[in-house]
Amino acid sequence: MKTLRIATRKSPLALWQSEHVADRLRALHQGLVVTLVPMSTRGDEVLDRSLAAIGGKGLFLKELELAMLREEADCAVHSLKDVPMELEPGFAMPAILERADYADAFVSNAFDGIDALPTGARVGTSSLRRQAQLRALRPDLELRDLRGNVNTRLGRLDAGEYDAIILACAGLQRLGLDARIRARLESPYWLPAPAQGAIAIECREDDLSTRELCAALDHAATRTCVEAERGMNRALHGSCHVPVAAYARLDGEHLRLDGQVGSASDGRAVRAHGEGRGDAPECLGIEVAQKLLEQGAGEFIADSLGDVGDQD
Ligand SMILES: NCc1[nH]cc(CCC(=O)O)c1CC(=O)O
Repeated sequence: MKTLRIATRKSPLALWQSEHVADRLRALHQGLVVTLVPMSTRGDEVLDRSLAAIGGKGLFLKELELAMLREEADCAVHSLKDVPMELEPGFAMPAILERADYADAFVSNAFDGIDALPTGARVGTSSLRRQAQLRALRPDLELRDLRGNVNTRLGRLDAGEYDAIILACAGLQRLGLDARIRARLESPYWLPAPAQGAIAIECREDDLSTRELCAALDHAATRTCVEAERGMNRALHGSCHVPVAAYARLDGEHLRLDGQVGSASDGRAVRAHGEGRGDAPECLGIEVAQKLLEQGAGEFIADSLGDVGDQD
């Protein structure tokens, strides 16, 4: 009997996502045996130093990719927003699943939203994108670092270290924690990370049978949108990670992309959008990146770490 082994990180969210993909593959392919291969990655283990210091976003993927190269696993499941803009050579992404809730969540035990926070309130997030947007909206807030998986972060909020924290709605919903969402931070008020809410499957490029099994889960409209968002991000800064937010939606043939780059330190930000047909999403991403650069986005782009501070 054919078996498919999914390499996965061990955080509750990563395991949920991998189980979800496993269930969908079993339902699609009668008789296919799907197993999980849980692994620890360097990105999970090193919580005391900045991720920039130990090598960046790819750290969450590297061990999983090595397991695929050693043929101990056939594929890996990722939150696409945590996948570097350029895949490692020799790997492919046969499926991007239909996007769940794209929005960020405002989470607090005392306040209903960003506007309701008192002057100087302490807000926890290590994501430069979230920090930049908070600074732009509320320069008075005290932004504090907050890393760890979703449950760790909620625990620190409940312990009183913060007045509010920002998380992804999709992660909370997948873990059955929807009730913690006090407000959805939606476009155009607030923009998500490129590809937020989308799950991707990665496998070896030459493994045609795995590619074919997984391709059945690909969602074309989601792929179009995230290609525009990731195309914009790639055109802005290549491989480093910066306070970049992007959100695309496809309405029939019509694709619209909104992008923002900001400064986490002083709250300045530039914003642009573009519209086109859905058949060249990456070109639209490049066009919006160009507009952002014309407005001075380059100034905010340094070798920093985007959403990876809020890893899960
Ligand atoms: N950066 C960590 C991360 N990667 C993906 C999600 C949520 C799920 C998703 O975006 O699909 C999260 C948690 C968060 O940002 O709160």
